[in-house]
Amino acid sequence: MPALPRQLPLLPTPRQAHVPSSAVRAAAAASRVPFGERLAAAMNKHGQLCVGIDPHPALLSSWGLNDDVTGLRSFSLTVVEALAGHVAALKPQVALYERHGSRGLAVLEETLALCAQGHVLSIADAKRGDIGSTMAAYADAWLGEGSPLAADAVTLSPYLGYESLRPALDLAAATGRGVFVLGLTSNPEGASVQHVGGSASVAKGVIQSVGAENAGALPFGSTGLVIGATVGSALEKLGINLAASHAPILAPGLGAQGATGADMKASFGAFWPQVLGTSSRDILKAGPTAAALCDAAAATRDSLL
Ligand SMILES: O=C(O)c1cc(=O)[nH]c(=O)n1[C@@H]1O[C@H](COP(=O)(O)O)[C@@H](O)[C@H]1O
Repeated sequence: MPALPRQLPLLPTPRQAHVPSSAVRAAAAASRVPFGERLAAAMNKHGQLCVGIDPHPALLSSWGLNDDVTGLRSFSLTVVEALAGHVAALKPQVALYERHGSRGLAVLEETLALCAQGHVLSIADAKRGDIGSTMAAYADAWLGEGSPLAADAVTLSPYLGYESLRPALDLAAATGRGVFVLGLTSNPEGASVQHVGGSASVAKGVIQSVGAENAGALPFGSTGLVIGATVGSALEKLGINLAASHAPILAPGLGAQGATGADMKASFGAFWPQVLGTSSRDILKAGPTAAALCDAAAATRDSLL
């Protein structure tokens, strides 16, 4: 049997992140306009579309890129450069960076920084949710001032109990950032949890809790909801009044999951002005040229008018 090496090879020294002082962080947080207001302004200017950045292996390949960190970086930066200034928000899907390990997360940091530089709102689609003490660490990562992964907003799962999200809700409020809490998701399996209780459904309870957070903010506050574009008549059947939530609604499921602008307008009815439709694969497949990405995004955005 070969002898074990006596000493483990030394790991390379990690790059030191620049962490601003607490006074600098507090000043930056206090000066930021609340996320809900920034999103309302972006929707007024650019329309009701968010484009998801989901660098799936098949998309990398169709863009002529390898399924590696170089391909991931080229894909992500191309999307931000092409679409900043043309859509209300961009939503990187964290899982598709995580699958490349720490170097993938470094690309995500760079992607979020480029969004900030290009003045386009970023929504990190991380769907975090855990017991409060762990939730505080997730909040620091995605919403904390000076965190390299901080985005303008992050998606959260309330299915460990809505109040378990408190550290993230509080930190978002303190830093002028936002969250989108899963209400009714776009996947068919979601109903087996979210619809339970009928007219007093689990989802309805979540939506009411979000409403309490936003306290009548107009047009909406910084605590958003995820309601799938594919939910059809579920809002009506469950007796859900989204207007009372005063929440921006992130609505995925447009395009690749089958929903159209017309379907969404029928499902959301009077709540439509709160809705930010989001589509990933259906727009990304138009790449790699910036012009083709812009045209695809514009066509989807116009279908939501
Ligand atoms: O939070 C989300 O964004 C989300 C919630 C939901 O209910 N359904 C849903 O599809 N998503 C995300 O939205 C994106 C949809 O991608 P496309 O189906 O390619 O448009 C994926 O990144 C999903 O993880």
